[in-house]
Amino acid sequence: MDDKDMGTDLKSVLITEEEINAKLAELAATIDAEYAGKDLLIVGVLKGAVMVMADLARALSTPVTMDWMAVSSYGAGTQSSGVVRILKDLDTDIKGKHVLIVEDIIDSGLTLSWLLSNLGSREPASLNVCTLLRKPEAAKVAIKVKWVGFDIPNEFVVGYGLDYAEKYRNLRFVGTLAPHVYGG
Ligand SMILES: O=P(O)(O)OC[C@H]1O[C@H](OP(=O)(O)OP(=O)(O)O)[C@H](O)[C@@H]1O
Ligand code: HPA
Ligand SMILES: [Mg+2]
Repeated sequence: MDDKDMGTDLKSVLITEEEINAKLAELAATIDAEYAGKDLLIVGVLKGAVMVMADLARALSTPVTMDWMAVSSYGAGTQSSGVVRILKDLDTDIKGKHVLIVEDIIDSGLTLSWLLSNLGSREPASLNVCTLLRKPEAAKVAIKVKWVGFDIPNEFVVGYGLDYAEKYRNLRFVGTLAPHVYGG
């Protein structure tokens, strides 16, 4: 851990900075192959996906354009409310474009399931998903995801964009939170 580990708030490091970087390079290589010769728009889902977007975009050789959506279903808690709100929509029309949604995590799947139907209705040429993390045991809806970095256990994680009550997003690694932090 480093100096941003916030004392005893973290239980353990789940995925190190080195492991994240190696995985993003691997994902970028297959994404490059998939979109060779095509115009690609990557859509980051704020705020959690900022780190993945920044690092994945730089790992890609394919020239991309970038846009952002902000949706929120978690508020300050550790459970998805299931109600997805648009806080910021895309700046661009995606009709006829190749779109790749970039996420930090698929937990219940509710956010992405909603996003896929919302963006899918705008008639993109193609619509795929790349997520750094996925919790298979937490899935409430089945989602087809083309690129997954790591399948992780059903524990609340923070770091590398992921927050608990807006904190810990700037950790360079992904860690699990000590239960005393969220009253567990
Ligand atoms: O699969 P789900 O159960 O829907 O959870 C995944 C979503 O929850 C988190 O976002 P959040 O709503 O906390 O907003 P944030 O990115 O600003 O933290 C995360 O970044 C994903 O977008
Ligand atoms: O495990 C998580 N940590 C942080 N944010 C999240 N949003 C969904 N799942 C998580
Ligand atoms: Mg969050």
